[in-house]
Amino acid sequence: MKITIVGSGYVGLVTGACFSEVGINVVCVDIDSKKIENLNKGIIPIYEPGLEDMITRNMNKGRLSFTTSIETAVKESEVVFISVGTPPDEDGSADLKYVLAVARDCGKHMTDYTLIVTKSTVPVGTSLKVKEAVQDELNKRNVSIEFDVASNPEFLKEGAAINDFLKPDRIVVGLNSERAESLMSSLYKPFTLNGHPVIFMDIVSAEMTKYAANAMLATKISFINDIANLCEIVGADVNKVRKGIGSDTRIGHKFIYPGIGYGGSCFPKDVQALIRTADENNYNLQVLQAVESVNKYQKLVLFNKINSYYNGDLKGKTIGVWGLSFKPQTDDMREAPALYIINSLLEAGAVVKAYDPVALEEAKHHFGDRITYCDEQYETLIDADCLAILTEWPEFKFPSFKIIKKLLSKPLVFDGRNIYDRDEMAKYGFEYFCIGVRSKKPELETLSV
Ligand SMILES: NC(=O)C1=CN([C@@H]2O[C@H](COP(=O)(O)OP(=O)(O)OC[C@H]3O[C@@H](n4cnc5c(N)ncnc54)[C@H](O)[C@@H]3O)[C@@H](O)[C@H]2O)C=CC1
Ligand SMILES: O=C(O)[C@H]1O[C@H](OP(=O)(O)OP(=O)(O)OC[C@H]2O[C@@H](n3ccc(=O)[nH]c3=O)[C@H](O)[C@@H]2O)[C@H](O)[C@@H](O)[C@@H]1O
Repeated sequence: MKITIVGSGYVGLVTGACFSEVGINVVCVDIDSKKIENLNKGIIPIYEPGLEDMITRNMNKGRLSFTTSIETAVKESEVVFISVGTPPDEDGSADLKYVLAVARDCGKHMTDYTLIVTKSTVPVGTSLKVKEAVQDELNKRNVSIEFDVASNPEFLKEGAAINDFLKPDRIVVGLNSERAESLMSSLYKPFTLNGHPVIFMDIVSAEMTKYAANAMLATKISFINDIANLCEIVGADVNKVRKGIGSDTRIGHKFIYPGIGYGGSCFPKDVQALIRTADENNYNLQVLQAVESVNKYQKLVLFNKINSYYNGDLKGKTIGVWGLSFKPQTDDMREAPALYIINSLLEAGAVVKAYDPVALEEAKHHFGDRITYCDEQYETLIDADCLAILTEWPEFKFPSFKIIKKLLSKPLVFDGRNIYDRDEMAKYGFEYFCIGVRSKKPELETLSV
């Protein structure tokens, strides 16, 4: 079987690479000709562990190719996946112009039965719009060609995308025809054979499942952040509370790590889009509104701690920042808490020296020459007044506290990801502030670090 993936971004590339890895012939399409030119040279536009190797391997085997010509790709394929962006519109709803443009392209170029599958995250009812757009183009051509639409939302996480795609907890497929079900079943056979279930349902439910899943995960994060803030006020330790509640299998340990709010290209936009869908249907999604407002507050919690430490006077203070991406193992900075925190620090007159293992180039698009970029983590601390940790990259978890102490003007750490232990930091002689745990005075007789 030959399939086409339209949109060669995070989702399109991973989908294309993984389908080709399990033996399917895949052609990936994008309108960005520079991106396709680079991909054909083996240059991958994003940082995603394992992706480059997988793409090169499958290109060499002749199972994976890249093109800007949607026409040829659609003509040759029985299944076309749409995986273009669905960014938020001005009112928070998902902007469907890219998805519908691809649907129209399918209608313009298909010559035989085609199954058009929406993999992009799209609001309930979009598949109907996709169907109408395809049919409209067929009508313009005055041809009658059979086609089906299906919804196959993607649940991968950036940074762990390949593993998530190849070993999913479940694959959700919404459709309304037997032919489509048979095609999707054979496409996902290599996955079901390995014990990863496909859950078939109607299209509307599949579209809703994607938003409900992201909304549930965002809710867990805002819930623990809200509890963390209360823990700090009443003197509880959220790290212990997290373990305490996570051990209840009904709650689970995942996605209850407190921090500086959820970022990325999906949770913020999908929570907003679901609230908009409810609004449009005269329903008030109260829980999700609270999830959003807690997250907005949380993105500035660490800045507020730094600002109040210096009594609201950050002018001339130099802050060494470790971590810029919205989470580890990615260079993606879309909606990263670092954007909000660093902009607030700069507005307050502070100087920022930042390091990230892979997101420095991306950061330059956001901050230009307003901050200093360092090639190495300890360089950020030279002449700095404190260290702020904004992303929990593994290399930050076991640093040399001796070097940190030596370089900073005083041993002062603001940790937005709770990667260190408060009591140990006090023993090492650090003033240490994190999320959801009261700070403790550094001990005078400090342990050597
Ligand atoms: N990034 C992620 O981790 C996940 C994203 N999603 C959803 O998947 C969708 C895609 O997201 P990303 O891959 O992050 O987007 P992206 O922005 O990285 O990639 C989208 C690609 O589509 C291309 N494109 C736009 N219009 C096109 C057209 N008419 N023809 C061909 N190519 C076109 C763009 O040039 C771009 O390369 C979104 O709906 C997103 O919500 C779902 C799960 C995970
Ligand atoms: O729809 C999407 O695009 C994807 O969105 C998220 O994936 P992603 O945004 O890549 O990253 P996550 O690992 O979910 O992290 C999102 C944000 O939540 C934060 N987070 C996560 C977990 C946690 O316990 N605490 C916490 O603050 C992270 O730091 C990050 O800023 C979902 O996890 C994926 O299932 C989904 O497919």
